[in-house]
Amino acid sequence: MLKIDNVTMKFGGVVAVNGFNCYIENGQVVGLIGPNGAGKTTIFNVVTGVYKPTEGEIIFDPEGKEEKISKLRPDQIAKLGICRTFQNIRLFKELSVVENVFIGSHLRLKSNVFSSIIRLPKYNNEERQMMEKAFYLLEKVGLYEEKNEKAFSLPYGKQRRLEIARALATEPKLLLLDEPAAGMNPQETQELMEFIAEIKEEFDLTIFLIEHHMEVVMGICEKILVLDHGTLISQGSPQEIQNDERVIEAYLGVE
Ligand SMILES: Nc1ncnc2c1ncn2[C@@H]1O[C@H](COP(=O)(O)OP(=O)(O)OP(=O)(O)O)[C@@H](O)[C@H]1O
Repeated sequence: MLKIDNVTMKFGGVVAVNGFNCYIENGQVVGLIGPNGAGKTTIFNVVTGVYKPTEGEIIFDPEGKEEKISKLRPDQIAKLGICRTFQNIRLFKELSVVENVFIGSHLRLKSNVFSSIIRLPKYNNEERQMMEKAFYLLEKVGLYEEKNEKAFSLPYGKQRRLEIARALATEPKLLLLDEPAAGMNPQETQELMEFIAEIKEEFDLTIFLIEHHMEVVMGICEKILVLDHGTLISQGSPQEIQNDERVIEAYLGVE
């Protein structure tokens, strides 16, 4: 699904990511952990095209057809099927819940600007389908009742779900979640884990997530990658990671 091949990302003199390699298989839930400043978000930014890597290559092959994506723009990468959420929720706060999901769907709109301006039947049809899809997604994430509320009026946990619904509207194959449990209480965290497992099955997703909540990472990831100072220091199953001395020293030890 995703191959990150020897990626280095430098910002001036700062080496945020150093020769990072990994392979994420179709259908896996993979966690990326490491202390603050280890380079986790930088890896997400490189995969989604926000930054072009200083060195290395990223290859996306959702259906066996390899695409080199490291030189593509974020919108081109999203169109190929990679979508993300952010560490600090980024919703259109003044828009309604359903409008936020619409924005995600626009990426898949086939009619062009011209047909939308003069409202050709093709556009109207697509718009109706988009609406149905948005309602379906909102039901799936448990936000249907709040569809007309302003995004900012939702409690924190629901804003996170809405961000995920908007990402799902882009029809991703690979979903990147940057600290999805940040700011959640234990019950919300538990619900989030169940929710991630549900959407993975329902939408046939591969998931790559950054998370500081160890119970989330250990509970839902089949493979975990550990970064320290931009370098991959360990990878393996939750059990292997928990027993790895380097990880305990670099990461768990500093908790
Ligand atoms: N745009 C940038 N310009 C300069 N330095 C940057 C930039 N983005 C990240 N860095 C630096 O790269 C390093 C890795 O940062 P990054 O945000 O990827 O870490 P992180 O593992 O996601 O941390 P956290 O868990 O705190 O979110 C840090 O030293 C950071 O200051």
